[in-house]
Amino acid sequence: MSTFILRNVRPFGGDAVDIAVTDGLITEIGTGLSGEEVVDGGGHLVLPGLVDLHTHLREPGREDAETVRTGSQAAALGGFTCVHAMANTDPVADTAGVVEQVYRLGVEHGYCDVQPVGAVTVGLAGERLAELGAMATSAAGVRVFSDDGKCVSDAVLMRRALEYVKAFDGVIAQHAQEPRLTEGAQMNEGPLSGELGLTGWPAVAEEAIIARDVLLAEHVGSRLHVCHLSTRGSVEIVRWAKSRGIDVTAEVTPHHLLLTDDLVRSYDPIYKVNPPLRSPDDVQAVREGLADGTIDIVATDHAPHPMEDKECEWNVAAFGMLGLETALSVVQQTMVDTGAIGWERVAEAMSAAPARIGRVSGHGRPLAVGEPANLVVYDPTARRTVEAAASASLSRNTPYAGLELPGRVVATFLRGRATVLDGALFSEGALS
Ligand SMILES: NC(=O)N[C@@H](CC(=O)O)C(=O)O
Ligand SMILES: [Zn+2]
Ligand SMILES: [Zn+2]
Repeated sequence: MSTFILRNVRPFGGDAVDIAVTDGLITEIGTGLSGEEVVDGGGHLVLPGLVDLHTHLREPGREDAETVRTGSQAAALGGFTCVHAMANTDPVADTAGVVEQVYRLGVEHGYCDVQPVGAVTVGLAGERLAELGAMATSAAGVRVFSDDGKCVSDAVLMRRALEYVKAFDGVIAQHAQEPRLTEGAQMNEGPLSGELGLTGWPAVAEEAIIARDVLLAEHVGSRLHVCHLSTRGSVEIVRWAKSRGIDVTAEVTPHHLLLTDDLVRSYDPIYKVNPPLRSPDDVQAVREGLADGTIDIVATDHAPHPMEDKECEWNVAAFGMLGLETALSVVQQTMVDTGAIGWERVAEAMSAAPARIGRVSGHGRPLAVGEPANLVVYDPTARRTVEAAASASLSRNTPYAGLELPGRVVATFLRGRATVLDGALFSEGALS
């Protein structure tokens, strides 16, 4: 591969520089650089390629909703160079065979690195541990284990899983939902669930599991990650756990940073998600938690569902919403444009920290000479109206359709190769 120059870009929004890339690595950062090929960065912001710790790609099993190919295309368009593919596929990613299959599909398509998440329990059934060690030592090198979609509610199993993954520096990513407290739950429990006649999903069902799990993680000296934290109480528990030195990390989704349960008044299942959209006070709390570092990362929980599973009556509709192509814009709107955080913190929360938690090397690295050229060029001054039909995803369940959001991903580079240029998918091909 020859050298190319990404000209006139602003690392983290600072002064404009040129970035020279050779053989997939950053070889020089400076001004007035020259090379055989030049890509004009237009004076836009440049950040390290984004890393998603929580994506649903639906392959194998639900290729009508998403495939590794279409999901990783959506990821590239959103500025991601690495995504973690959740295990709730069909078959479940609970063996070395399935995680290797997903991993290879990612390599084959080449839009971003796909790092499979392994299931904690066989078939996500919550009864016995899956082959965690075999997945860890497989070609996929799994480090993140989760029954996401379901909670590992059995305290003994959760304890054993936390103990087991210590041997290979793994982490258990918990979908914190006490099952008995959320039987039939449809939306956030509060005055509105009563008014709308929908079964409530109380904050305590999330908080009780997080409280239990941080204590279990402390007891066995292991690493816990809390998926899609959504309530003020959850933020407070994680803050307390960190102050005690417990090895816990937490994520918030873009939709929990922006949207509130008031949207459920429409009875439009586009707003049906797990955990549910919460109150304005919860939204305030998760924004504060992300700003002060209690919440480590933003993860999309991109959850594609086909039309027939979303365009139906609220009670029977599937939980979940798309997120990859809009994540950076929603974070800009809720956190950067409000003055809560700067672009350095965005890069930490959407690239460096998720890469560290997932133990992926080669992503989430600083913009520095010798590092892999995983980059996203982003224009925060652009505005766009979200069009569901324009998504690269096979599904259309974005809650932002028709909404104007700030920012636009101009280009994404995976090890120096453009996956997105001028805001459109660039090329397909196996990784070199
Ligand atoms: N978030 C959701 O509402 N749905 C996810 C599962 C999950 O993340 O719990 C899905 O797989 O559709
Ligand atoms: Zn979940
Ligand atoms: Zn999920």
